[in-house]
Amino acid sequence: MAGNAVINLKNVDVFQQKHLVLSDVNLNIDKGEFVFLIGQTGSGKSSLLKIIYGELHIGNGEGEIAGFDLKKLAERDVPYLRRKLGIVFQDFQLLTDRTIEKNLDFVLKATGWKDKKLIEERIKDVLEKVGLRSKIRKMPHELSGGEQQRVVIARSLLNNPDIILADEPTGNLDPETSEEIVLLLKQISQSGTAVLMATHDYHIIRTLPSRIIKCEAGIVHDDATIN
Ligand SMILES: Nc1ncnc2c1ncn2[C@@H]1O[C@H](COP(=O)(O)OP(=O)(O)OP(=O)(O)O)[C@@H](O)[C@H]1O
Repeated sequence: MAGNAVINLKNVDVFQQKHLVLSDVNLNIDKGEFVFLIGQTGSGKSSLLKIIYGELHIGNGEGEIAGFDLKKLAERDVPYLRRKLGIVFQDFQLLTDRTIEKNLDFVLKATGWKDKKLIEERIKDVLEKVGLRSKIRKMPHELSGGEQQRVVIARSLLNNPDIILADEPTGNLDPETSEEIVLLLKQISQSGTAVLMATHDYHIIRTLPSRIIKCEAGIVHDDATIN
């Protein structure tokens, strides 16, 4: 992989079924970078994220994500690629029938963690990072929307990912809480995890000026600006 890149796409065509959504995508994102992904509804943001997390296969071109060659990625490799990725989506997707601790425990066990002590420590550690150590025994419904989204971010950090992919992570939150969530993601990027965040929220982008990638008319534009 070139230099510090954790996402490297070269001349990639992105298809949904037979429909070419994005053509000739060239994208390089380094370790620790924080990048916004913008574009109108239907412009291909989610499709691009799906290429990165191995949900869609690349047609033409080459891609390397966190050391995985997308051309050679077999179905059985996808879970290993996903462990290098933290995925944060708009709907919180916490398991509603168990505590925050059990939600995190579930993910660790599903990804091969066995040692009880290490599991406990890791859970405390990620909750500390998102400022929710004291909520460990709460049920999801006892938390506010912003707190639930923080738990989702904590969950995404469990396996120490190279990249966090966030698709509209503030879509259900009020402006102030949205800003807190994005600040948290920015802070996480500063400790070395790249963050690629799809958003329609220009207010947030203005508050936290960062590199912007834009999907428009089938093309991905790098270093885009907003009005
Ligand atoms: N599963 C699918 N099968 C066929 N076409 C799809 C599928 N998913 C998305 N598309 C099409 O691919 C194009 C890009 O969709 P995509 O979801 O990537 O856009 P988006 O920029 O993420 O939109 P939004 O902001 O609404 O989430 C659209 O034309 C959409 O209709």
